[in-house]
Amino acid sequence: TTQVKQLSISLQSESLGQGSFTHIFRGSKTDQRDGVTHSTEVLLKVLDANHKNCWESFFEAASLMSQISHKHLLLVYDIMVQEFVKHGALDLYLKKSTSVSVSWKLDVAKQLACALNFLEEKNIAHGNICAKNLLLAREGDPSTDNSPFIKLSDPGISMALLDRIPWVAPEVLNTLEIELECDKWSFGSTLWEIFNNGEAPLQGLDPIHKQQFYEHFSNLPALEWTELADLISQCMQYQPELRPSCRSIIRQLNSLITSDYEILHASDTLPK
Ligand SMILES: N#Cc1ccc(Nc2nc(N)cc(-n3cnc(CCO)c3)n2)cc1
Repeated sequence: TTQVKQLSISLQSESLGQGSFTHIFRGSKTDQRDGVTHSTEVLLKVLDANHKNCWESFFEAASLMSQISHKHLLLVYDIMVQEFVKHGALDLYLKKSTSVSVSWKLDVAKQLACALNFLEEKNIAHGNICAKNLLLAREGDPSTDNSPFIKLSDPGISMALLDRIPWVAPEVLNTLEIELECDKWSFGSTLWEIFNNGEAPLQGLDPIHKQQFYEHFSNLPALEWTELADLISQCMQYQPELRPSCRSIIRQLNSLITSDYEILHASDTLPK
């Protein structure tokens, strides 16, 4: 599990540095290492909102300085600051939660499909779709019919490819290229996770057996709900071009939501 460490940033904004396009904040980085707390004074440079166009040179400067080290060269930390999402990663949330409804899971699946549809329209492949990278901003409350709200996290530094079986699409092991269709495969794998309460697919297999899973064109164990199992197997087809478009995925999810509604409320709709 990802231990969320404390990093305090105090907001003493100085004036804009002379000629630079950043806001300067003073902060301290606290690290717990073997029980000892280390605190380091840090300075945060935040790119000014009106100068987003200079972000390349902003990152270039930072990355250049972080690649080399010398006693007379300033130490620059590799850090990514992102919005803190209230309920954390979805896989852990599902493992901890006992009563998550089917409609809750379908709602989350549809939100992920919408995010993928947006990326597809921008021709951007994410490359690391999995429940661990879905962050839960709002839990949703069944009693007040309040729905959950998820945010797809950054692709992050990808783990070794074999460890990402079965989320990483099979063709990626050969091409090492991430295409749009790869995200469809990963979507299928993530759907499987969501409807198996956060249990990682093939979790017991070692990397060799995971590789054989692809070599034998194997499929994940089918879920009881046939229509949902069909959608997962459509997404997890070994031929990338046969995987459904995001629009088709959303359409199929909508009909699952409707059918789920009918099943759930069948008693209400029986003829009196
Ligand atoms: N207990 C607890 C708790 C933990 C974390 C958060 N919030 C949050 N916000 C983010 N922006 C990213 C993440 N995050 C979590 N795991 C990863 C690595 C896998 O992606 C990223 N967590 C909220 C509650």
